[in-house]
Amino acid sequence: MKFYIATDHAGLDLKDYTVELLKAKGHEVVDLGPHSKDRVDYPDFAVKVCNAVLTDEEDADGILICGSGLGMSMAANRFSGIRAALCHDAYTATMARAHNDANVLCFGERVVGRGVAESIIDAWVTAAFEGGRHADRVAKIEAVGGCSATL
Ligand SMILES: O=C(CO)[C@H](O)[C@H](O)[C@H](O)COP(=O)(O)O
Repeated sequence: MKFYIATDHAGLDLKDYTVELLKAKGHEVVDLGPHSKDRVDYPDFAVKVCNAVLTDEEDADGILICGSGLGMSMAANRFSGIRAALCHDAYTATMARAHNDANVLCFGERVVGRGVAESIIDAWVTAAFEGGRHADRVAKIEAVGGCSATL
């Protein structure tokens, strides 16, 4: 799979770990920063990842990490076409893919450790959207609308 990933200052260590983990598992990763622990605002990095996911001609997913994962998921879900899922464990990651066709994974460095983060990622890449009744529901989410990918 191909992933765009970013964080704020509160998720930098887990972001760097996740980049190496995904590469070791054979995935393509584009790291959109930041690259230091200087304090930054998470919406700026949510925008970078969401724009990249929406404009990539391949089927890329996003990963957004902050302290709790909350701010990143709130910002990302303002985008039409982005379905960002805040996951705390493998079950929520599986359901995000299988039922919600999520395309951006969010988690928090102040919430999950490296082991749980790996189990979340493994569940994410293994699960597949089930379609059917879930596709109808996802279409209703998209019908609500959101901002464009040109911010
Ligand atoms: O958006 C968040 C909380 O909803 C993220 O966890 C941020 O990383 C967090 O708010 C950053 O907090 P800090 O005190 O500026 O480190």
